Amino acid sequence: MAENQTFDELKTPGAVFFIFGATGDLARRKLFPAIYSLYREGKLAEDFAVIGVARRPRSPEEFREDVKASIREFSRYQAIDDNEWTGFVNHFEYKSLDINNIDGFRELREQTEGLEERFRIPGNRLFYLALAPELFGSVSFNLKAGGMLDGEGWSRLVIEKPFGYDLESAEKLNEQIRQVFQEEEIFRIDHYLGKEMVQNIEVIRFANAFFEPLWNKQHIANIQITLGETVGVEERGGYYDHAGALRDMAQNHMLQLLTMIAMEPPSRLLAEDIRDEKVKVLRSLRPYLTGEEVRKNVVRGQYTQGLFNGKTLPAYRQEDKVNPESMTETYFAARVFVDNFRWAGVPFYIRTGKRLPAKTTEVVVEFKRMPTNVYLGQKHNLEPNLLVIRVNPMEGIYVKINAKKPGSESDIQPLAMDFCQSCLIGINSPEAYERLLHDAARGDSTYFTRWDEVSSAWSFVDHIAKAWREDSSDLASYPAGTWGPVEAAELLEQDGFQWWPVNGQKESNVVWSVNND
Ligand SMILES: NC(=O)C1=CN([C@@H]2O[C@H](COP(=O)(O)OP(=O)(O)OC[C@H]3O[C@@H](n4cnc5c(N)ncnc54)[C@H](OP(=O)(O)O)[C@@H]3O)[C@@H](O)[C@H]2O)C=CC1
Ligand SMILES: O=C1O[C@H](COP(=O)(O)O)[C@@H](O)[C@H](O)[C@H]1O
Repeated sequence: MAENQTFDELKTPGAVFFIFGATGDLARRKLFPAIYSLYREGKLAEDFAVIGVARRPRSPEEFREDVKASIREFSRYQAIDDNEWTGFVNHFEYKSLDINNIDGFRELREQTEGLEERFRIPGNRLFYLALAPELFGSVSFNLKAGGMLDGEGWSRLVIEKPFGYDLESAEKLNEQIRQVFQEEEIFRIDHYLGKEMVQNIEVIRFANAFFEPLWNKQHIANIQITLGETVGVEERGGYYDHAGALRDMAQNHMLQLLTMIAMEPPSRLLAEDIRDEKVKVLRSLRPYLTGEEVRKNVVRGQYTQGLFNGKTLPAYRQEDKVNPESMTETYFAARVFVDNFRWAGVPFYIRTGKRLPAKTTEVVVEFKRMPTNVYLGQKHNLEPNLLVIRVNPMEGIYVKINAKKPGSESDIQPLAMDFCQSCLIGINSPEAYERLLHDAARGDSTYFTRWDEVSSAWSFVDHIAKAWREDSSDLASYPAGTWGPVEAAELLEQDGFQWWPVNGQKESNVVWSVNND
C-alpha cells in the first residue's frame, strides 16, 4: 500500500469484468454507473475491460451507447467529457450468447484472450451474474466447460439475489455452483451490506465507549428495523408475485441488517471473523415452528388502492403481471428474538413494505427507561433514550436524550442530537454497488453473504412460509400510501411499545440540535 493511501482507495487489480445480463435492468441502473464511478475515482486499474453478455444482438457501438445512456441517467457523476468518455468506453465490448449454449462460451474465451492481450490484463476474471437464478448453474458449468476458468489469474463469481426460493432450492443452487467454484471464489451480493451506514454500524458499535457497554438485554428495551419503500412492484410484478416481501426483503436485507446490529464484536475485522459472528446471530433466531407462533409474531399485508399526495395508487392485484387474486404479501412485520446470552428477551421488531408513505431504512435502538422516583409528576415526562441509525435516503445518526428545559425550574424535555451525514456539503457517498464491485475485485468478501448465512436465514424464513402456505387467513390489507396493516402496530402495543417515527419525521415534543428539513 502506498504511503497516505487508505485500504479503501486501493485500486482493483487488472481484470476483465463480465456482466452477464448486460441488457437488463440491474446492469443499466446500477452496474454500469458503478463501474464508471470507480473509474472516475481512480479505483479501477488502467488494465481493465468489461464484456457485456446477453442474448440480444448488439454491435460494440450500440452497446457503448447503451452504457453511455445508463451513465447519463443513473450515475452520481454527471459530467462526461468526450476524451474521458472515449478513454473509458474503449474498454467495453459485447458478446451475444445464450447461457445454455456452450459454443458461445468458446467464442467468449477467444474474445477475452484478445482483450487481455490488448490491455495487458493479467488473466483475472470477475463474472457478475445479473441474471435470473435459474441460469446460475448453467453459467457456472459452461464457464468451466468453455475454458473460461483457465485464465492465468483468479476467477470470481458474483451472484445476485434471490439465492433460491427456499432452503431446498438454495441448497441445490449452491451445489451446482460449488461444482465449479470454491466458496472463497463466490461473492453473494446483498446490496444492503454495501450501504454506507450499514457498514458504519460496526464502527458506531465497536468504536464508541458509550454504546457497546449498553448494547445488551440489561439496557436495551427493543430494537426496530424499518425498510420502507414508496414504490410498488413496477415492472417486476412477475418475479415479485412469486417472491413477496418475505423472500424479497426479509430473508436477505432485513436479516443481514439485524446481524450487523446484534452480532458480538469479532476478534479481528477480517471477513471470516465478521461472518462467523453474523452467522451465530442467524443461528440464534428463535424459530417459529407452528402456525400459531407465526400468527402471534408475524404480520403480513397486501396493499389495496390508496390515495397518496393527491394521487390514486392502484391496488397490488391491479399491478402489471400480478395475479388478480394474488395472496402475496407486500408488507411483512415480525417480532423476532435472538436467543443468546446478550439478547435474551429483547424483541427485535422488523418491518418492510411496498407503497408505504416514505422510502426509508432506519434502525431505532430504544433503551430501557430510567427509574422515575426522582422525577415524578406531569412536568417530568421522561422519554426513553433512542439511538437512531439512518441508512437511507438520509444518512446519519441521532441520539435522543432528556435534558432540563432552559429557564425552567426542573422541567424536562427530550432533545435529539442529530448528525445528518448526507446533509454535509461535499459528501457524495458511493453507491452500494460501487463498494461491492470494488470489494469483489479486490477479493474482500466481508460484505458478501457466506453460504452458512444464506442457509440459516432460509431455515428461519421457511417455517414462516410454510405456516402461510397452510393457512392464508392472516393476510391483512392496507391502503397504498399508509404505514401498513394495524396489526403491525398491535404487535408492539402488546409489549407496551410503539413504532418510533422514521424518515426524518420529528416528534413535536423533541428539541432538535439541527434542522435538517
Ligand atoms: N433490477 C433490480 O433492481 C434488481 C435485480 N436483482 C436480481 O438481478 C438479476 C437480474 O435482474 P434484472 O436486471 O432486473 O433482470 P432483467 O430481466 O432486466 O434482465 C435479465 C438479463 O438476463 C439476460 N438473459 C436472460 N436469459 C438469458 C439467456 N438464456 N442467455 C443470456 N442472457 C440471458 C437478458 O438479456 P437478453 O434478453 O438480451 O438475453 C437480460 O440482460 C435477477 O436475479 C434479479 O432478481 C436483484 C436486486 C435488484
Ligand atoms: O433487493 C431489493 O431491493 C430493493 C430496495 O433497495 P434499496 O437499495 O432501494 O432500498 C427493492 O425495491 C427490491 O424489491 C428488492 O428486490
